Order: sequence, then C-alpha cells, then structure tokens
Amino acid sequence: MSPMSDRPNPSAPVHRSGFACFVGRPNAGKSTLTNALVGTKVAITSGRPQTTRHTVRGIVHRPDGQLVLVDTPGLHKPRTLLGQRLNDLVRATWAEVDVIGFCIPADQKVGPGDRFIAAELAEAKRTPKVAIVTKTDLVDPQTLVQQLLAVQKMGEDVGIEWAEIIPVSAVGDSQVTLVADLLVPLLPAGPPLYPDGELTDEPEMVMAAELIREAALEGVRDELPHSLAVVIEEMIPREDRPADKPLLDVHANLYVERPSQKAIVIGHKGGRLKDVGTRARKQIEALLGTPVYLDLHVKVAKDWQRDPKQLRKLGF
Ligand SMILES: Nc1nc2c(ncn2[C@@H]2O[C@H](COP(=O)(O)OP(=O)(O)OP(=O)(O)O)[C@@H](O)[C@H]2O)c(=O)[nH]1
Repeated sequence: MSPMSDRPNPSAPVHRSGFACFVGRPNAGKSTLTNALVGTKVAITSGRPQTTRHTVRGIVHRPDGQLVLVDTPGLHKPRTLLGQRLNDLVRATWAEVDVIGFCIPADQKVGPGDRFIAAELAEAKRTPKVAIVTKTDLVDPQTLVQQLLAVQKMGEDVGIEWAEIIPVSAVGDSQVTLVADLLVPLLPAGPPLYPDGELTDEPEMVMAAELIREAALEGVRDELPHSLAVVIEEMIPREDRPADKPLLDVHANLYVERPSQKAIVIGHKGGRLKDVGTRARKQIEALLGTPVYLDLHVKVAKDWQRDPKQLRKLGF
C-alpha cells in the first residue's frame, strides 16, 4: 500500500488508481460502457502493461483518480483447452483487479446466465463488486426499479453484497460519469499508473490484430465464438514512397478451425472478407494515422483450440 493511504487527513484529496473489469453475459453492454467511460472512438484499446497480465481496454483519467479498465474473456463451459485457459484467466483477473463491475441489461430479466456468473463471482470474495444495470434508456422507470430489486436479490441469493447498484445508459449518456464516480473511491490510494492521455500501451501489431478480429467477427459471432485468431505476419512501411505519401503494409493471417468457418469468413465470392478488410483497414488507419495496405489471408489450423503448440503460436 502506498504511504498516501496511511495519512490520516480526511480533508486532503486522495488520488486513487487501480484496475476494474466489467463482466456480464454477451451483449450486456460492457464494451459500450467501456467506450463511453473512456470517451474515445478507439473501440479497441488493448494492452499488456508490466503491472498486469490483462488486456487494457481503456483508461479513465480524472483529477481524483485513474481507472484502468481491463478485459476478461467471457466465462463459459470449458469444452476445450482454450476454454479452460480462458476460465482460469477470468478467475485470475477477478482476484487481481480492485473492483468488478457486473453488467446486467435493464431490458432483460435476470436469468440463469446472470446467476451463473454471479455464483462464480461470489467466489472472488475479496474484490468489491458493483452491479451495473445497463441500457436503462430501453425501459420505463417501473421496470428499472424491478430490475434493480432483482439484481439486489440475486446478490443476496449467491452471497454477494454489492458495493453499489448503479443504473446507467451508455447510449443515452445517462449516469456514465456516476459509474466512474462510484468506481474510483473503491480503488486503492496511489499515483496514476499510466501517463495522462494514454489510452493504451499495447504494441500496434496486437491492436491491429484485434481490430481485424473484431471486424471479422462482426455479424458472425455466434458461428465463430472463440474459433478465430488473427496473427499479424508483417507490418512494414512500403519502400520507395515519397515522405508525404507513406503507406504501411500490413499482412495478417486469420486462423479458423474448420473449412466451413473459412467459408463464413470469406463469404460469397470473397465479398465478406473484402468488407472485413475495408472496415479493419479504416480503423487501423485511424488508429495509426497513416494510410494502410491491408492484406488478409484465411487459413484453417485444424483444432487449434485443442493444441497447446498452436495456442502458443497464436498468442494464448
Ligand atoms: N439502447 C441501448 N443499447 C445499448 C446500450 N449499451 C449497449 N447497447 C447495445 O447493446 C449491444 C451490446 O453491447 P456491447 O457493448 O457490445 O455488449 P458487450 O457486453 O460488450 O457484448 P460482448 O462483447 O458480446 O460480451 C450493442 O448493440 C449496443 O449498441 C445502452 O445504454 N442503450
């Protein structure tokens, strides 16, 4: 603990800093809330700083504190080696972060999916947990009150005492600041962990790979849940370009497990892959501030999720 936190002066403003992660079932609104909090268009700001093994999604800089939002993959029934590793990673993250935000959409009844996560979450006894009821713009006030009560009850059922229960609409920009207001006091006292203005410290290649992966999964997430990995083979400035007209060559491989998945990614007459490439290219250009030539190849790496050697190669 830093000496700052021991100082018995309640009137002096204490700077706090630490890590938070959002959990919740798919589509609960975690990414949207993250982006709203961070307040940037760079949707995927990932990083693996020395201080944590986890991917940084975004950093909220405030005068009173710095909130580093880290990513966890979804918890799910482990059927493969990758599934097991992901679940282990989730649990490790929950034990290491300073606060967990459990996102529950306001417009859907608390269900078995939520209860499964809540029961697992209850095991992370030492980490404070905040319940965040998202998408409040989609419901009327009465439904919202019912949902807040249901979330309270779910906590009681599994033995979680929520530090806070916060309704928020990231899309409607309602109470987003309040989420940070309530999370920051739960962080330990300490100086900022990252320089001001920094959104991520991930090497550009990994960020580019994530942008491509996101683009490739768009609309086909259900068909390709964890079956897609992206590896940037090469990222080099094109030679012989005038200084005012640079071009960055990015060559990436998209690995899927089965030929049927390859067909999904590529699409009819390659149309889908072309779209994926265009979208990912624009985002990489926005991210790096330079024109990009993006070259994508889809490869089948059979059963890569079950093969430790392949997993390592693909960065898991
Ligand atoms: N109306 C409304 N829609 C929202 C809000 N927040 C998120 N959404 C929508 O809900 C959907 C899911 O949001 P995401 O932020 O991608 O959810 P997620 O929890 O990150 O989903 P996964 O990445 O699948 O785990 C998207 O279509 C969002 O636009 C909100 O505050 N209001």
